[in-house]
Amino acid sequence: MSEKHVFKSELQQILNLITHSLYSHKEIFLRELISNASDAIDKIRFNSLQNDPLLEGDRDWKIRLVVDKEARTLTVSDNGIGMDHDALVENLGTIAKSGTKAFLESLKQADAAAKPGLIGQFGVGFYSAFMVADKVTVISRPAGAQGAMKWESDGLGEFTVDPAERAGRGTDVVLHLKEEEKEFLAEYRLRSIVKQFSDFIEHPVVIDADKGEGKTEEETLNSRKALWLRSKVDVTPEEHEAFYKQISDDYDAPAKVIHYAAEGTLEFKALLYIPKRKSWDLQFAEPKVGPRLYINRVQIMDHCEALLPPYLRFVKGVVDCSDLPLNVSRELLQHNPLLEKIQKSLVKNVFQALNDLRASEPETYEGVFKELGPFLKEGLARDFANREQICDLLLVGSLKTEAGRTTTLAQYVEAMPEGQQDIYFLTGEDRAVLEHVPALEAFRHRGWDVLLLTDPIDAFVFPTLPDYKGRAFKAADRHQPELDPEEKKKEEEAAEAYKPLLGLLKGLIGGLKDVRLTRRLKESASCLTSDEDAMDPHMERLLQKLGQGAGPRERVLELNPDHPVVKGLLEIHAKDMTDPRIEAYGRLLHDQALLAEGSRLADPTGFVKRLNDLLLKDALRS
Ligand SMILES: Nc1ncnc2c1ncn2[C@@H]1O[C@H](COP(=O)(O)OP(=O)(O)OP(=O)(O)O)[C@@H](O)[C@H]1O
Repeated sequence: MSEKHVFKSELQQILNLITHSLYSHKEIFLRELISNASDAIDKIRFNSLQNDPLLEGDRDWKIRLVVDKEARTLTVSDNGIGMDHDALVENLGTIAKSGTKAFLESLKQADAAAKPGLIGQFGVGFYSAFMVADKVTVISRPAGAQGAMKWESDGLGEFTVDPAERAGRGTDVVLHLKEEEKEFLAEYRLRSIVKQFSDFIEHPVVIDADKGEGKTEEETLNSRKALWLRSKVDVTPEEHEAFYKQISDDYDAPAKVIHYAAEGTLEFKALLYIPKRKSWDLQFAEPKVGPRLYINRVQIMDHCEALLPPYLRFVKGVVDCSDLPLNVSRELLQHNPLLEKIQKSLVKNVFQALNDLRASEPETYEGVFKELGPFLKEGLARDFANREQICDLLLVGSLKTEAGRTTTLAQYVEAMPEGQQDIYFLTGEDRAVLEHVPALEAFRHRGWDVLLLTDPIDAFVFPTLPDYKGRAFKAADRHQPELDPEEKKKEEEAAEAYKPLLGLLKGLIGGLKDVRLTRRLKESASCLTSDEDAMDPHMERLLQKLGQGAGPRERVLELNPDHPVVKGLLEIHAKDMTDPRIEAYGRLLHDQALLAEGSRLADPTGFVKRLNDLLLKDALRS
């Protein structure tokens, strides 16, 4: 009796999506199956580098398409690594790949128009077979084993596993095509799909081609071109696009191609692509970092992490190095000085390519930066040696750019007026709120620009940046522009006059580190600041949201001595130190400052009451 299993629930949902939502591009099932077959061949070839007998003499790598018109089946066969009972059960039924859950969640939340795009991004792999088949049979025999196993399912919820027969190592995926999918039995159709989607697969994809009069002849359908080995000028943009799509599952062309051959002490070929947008695994799954590693055309690893730092995980491609020994172990590859050198070169070239793109196609670059900028910013925190280069690539909004427009740091520094030494920035959730933060008034007044940073990662990264082109980064809400001598004198005089009032307010309001006068305000009466070494208030709010924030921190309330309300308060205090309006107005000034920076009021009811008292007085007066 057959051994019965049920699909894992996430897989059932995926299968449901595949059969009910994926109507377009059904032909990609063949790309997925050929790609799995090719991976299986790479695996056995790699293992055999250290254990040759494993191959039992069969090293004629091949992916074979077999059509049976009468039975209405299409079979994709390989002589790859094969699967035993447990591998079949786990790989094809019980384990959904990492990120599936997160992907399904976001799919639920996406609006209807965005859904097909999202589903399209998700690599459905083996299960795409159920787009065209109402039953799939997999017969597999692992390398080194005698017997084979058969896996079978109609994709509806269950699958069975039974012992079976197979001559030699490898896997046959037999698709029992649906009546309406008969087109996938036609040789011309299979030829064109392989050409379109699997042309660069390294191993031959063969079919017994019909030569007329009942004769057939084995024919290889894919060109197997290794683009990275060819000279740069010989590869057309169309070939790049097709190859990139094949290795990335992206449906769009890449934003930029990086293709070069390093010569000299270290020889390698690199063909890398910068995508236009982030792939689904960057959003939902544990991303696969690093390009493929080949040694003289033999694929060693699908993703070689040692070749690129994690923050450049959006880069796809291939590196082929002839200087590495073929039988190198994966562990050794992790800390290999040769790979470290290659990484340095790749990183340099990625930066160069992004810079070129920024200069030659600014609009494309803006789109790419919107998608991939947060990854690059991670590099600011992790890759100190390349900070300056990463800073060169940043696009940031500022007080002087229109909403939605950006500037580069180089442009910002270039435009700094005389007297401005440092780069000022402010982080927050929303540009519209940031624009009105009172602490910016003095900057506006002087004509100094301030970077307005609204990407969540900005609050973590910018406060840690030391400088760019010798200009220090300073938070605009904690550092004010230097005062000129006249302003300084005025401030000292005012400080003397206001001292008793400020001391009283500190006691009355409570919870404040200090109450001071400020010159950073021009229009507003008050603002809240922190000491220069304190945490960025936006970062603090973010950490509190994540449940990692410390308790509320003591802030400094700053008052503008030129503002009529503050002057009025000084007069009230001079007449009667015990006037209750001192506390009420002081608290209003404090709450105003909180609202202006986008923070929450600790006592909204008290605020409303005090405001209403004022409104009432005004109403009674008129
Ligand atoms: N022809 C095959 N030979 C050996 N193992 C296979 C074969 N086809 C599939 N598998 C195994 O089944 C697993 C699941 O395959 P599936 O196509 O669903 O996902 P994947 O290939 O891992 O991911 P993706 O489709 O995103 O590349 C593979 O990782 C592999 O271990």
